[in-house]
Amino acid sequence: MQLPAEFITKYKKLLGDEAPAFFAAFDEPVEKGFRVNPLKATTPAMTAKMTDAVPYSQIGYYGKVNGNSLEHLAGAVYSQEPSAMTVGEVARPKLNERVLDLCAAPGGKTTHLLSYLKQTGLLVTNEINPKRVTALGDNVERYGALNTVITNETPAHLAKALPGFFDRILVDAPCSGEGMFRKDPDAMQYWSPDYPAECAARQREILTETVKMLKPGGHLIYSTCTFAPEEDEQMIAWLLQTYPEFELEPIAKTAGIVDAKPQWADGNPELAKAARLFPHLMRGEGHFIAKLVYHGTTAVKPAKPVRDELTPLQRKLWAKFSDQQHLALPPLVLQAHGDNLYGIPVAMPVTRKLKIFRAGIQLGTFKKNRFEPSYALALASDDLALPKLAIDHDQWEKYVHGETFQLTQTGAAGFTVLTCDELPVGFGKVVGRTVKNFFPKGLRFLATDDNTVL
Ligand SMILES: C[S@@+](CC[C@H](N)C(=O)[O-])C[C@H]1O[C@@H](n2cnc3c(N)ncnc32)[C@H](O)[C@@H]1O
Repeated sequence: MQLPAEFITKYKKLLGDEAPAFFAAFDEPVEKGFRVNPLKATTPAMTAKMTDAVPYSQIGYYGKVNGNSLEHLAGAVYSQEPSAMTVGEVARPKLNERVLDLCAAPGGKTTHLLSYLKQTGLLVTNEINPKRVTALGDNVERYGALNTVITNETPAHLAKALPGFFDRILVDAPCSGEGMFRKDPDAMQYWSPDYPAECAARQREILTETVKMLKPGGHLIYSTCTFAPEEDEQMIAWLLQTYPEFELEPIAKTAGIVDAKPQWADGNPELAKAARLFPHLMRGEGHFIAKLVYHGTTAVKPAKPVRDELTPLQRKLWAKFSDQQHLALPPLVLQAHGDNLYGIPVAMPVTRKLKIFRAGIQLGTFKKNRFEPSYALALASDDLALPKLAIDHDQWEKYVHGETFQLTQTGAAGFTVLTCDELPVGFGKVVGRTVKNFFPKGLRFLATDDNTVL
């Protein structure tokens, strides 16, 4: 691979004897990986692929998965470059925490956090770019999250609305992306010797707002996919100098993950607690990760909780549907936005000032005199008591193509979650022996045995 000349000069100087191995790694094949979602069933096809475990992740494997497969569409697997998996492992939230993923699209780290929050607490997942937030929404939906709010905000607006609110904040910062060069050589065209410093200026702005949102005792996890010291060690050195209330926590170093390099910043030996992932030392593309605890003491007045907002008719239609389906959801605040019913995590405070992309799980839509459940509710139904009907792979292929299909005998009438290999795949409506199709029109595709192999 033809790396930029100034890039070569810079890393020869920084890495010394190690530089040739570092440069040689750019000509090696890209490492692919995937995570399994422990909140979903494991299909036989997944088991067959889960042979080469990523040593520092409890749920990560080397290998490639297909975006058209049942497992991917049902949120049972997520394709992720192996070094990026360290971030979710280091950030690993505790149950019931309030977590913010500030730079979140397309959702690699968000889905990782969801696997560990296990539907408890609150995840606010934010993407500033309106074009990228849709992909984040799709991935959160596939993961069946009941505890997530998706925002499309600037860090400054979020900090104004939610000061001192979060137990844990992940800043997976926009960066110069040097760790992406091997996977995506086009990324090199944005690179110039000044680019890391430009990115660092933006990262300092993002971190300045982030600090305002942390609870005393809260954790900040900062990561990049670049090797540039300006955005890595020097960013954490700046943070520690500017906010002495932060303390670095050590990150376990296994499988070729190494200490960050204090000498690439201000020499503060504490910086070695952060981690570097280099492609010549481990099986991955490259990353930098730091974990810090915040000893600030700013007291923040509790935010106002959100309240149910339903008309009497909407309340009646929802109650009728829930009764018919014997549906017992975890506590959610119910609000109708237009005809759509949302279940908002109870820990989310009033958010009128924020640009919300999705206020919580979209539970369904009020039609004239009835309630129609959503695709998102089906995908969140793994542990919910809802009528379910197992279908086989041939029927699933018909389903994702938008076709109705026939049962061999009459099924229980009404809405039912269709499952394939124990994974919920969407709603169907059983009428006699026919299953009417409620797979979202925008997601339909021509599935074959070949193009859906995991
Ligand atoms: C490294 S990517 C995030 C990848 C994501 N965490 C994942 O694992 O899939 C960084 C993101 O930060 C967003 N971003 C760019 N400028 C930003 C800013 N000023 N504040 C917050 N986010 C920003 C980008 O749009 C991009 O989606």
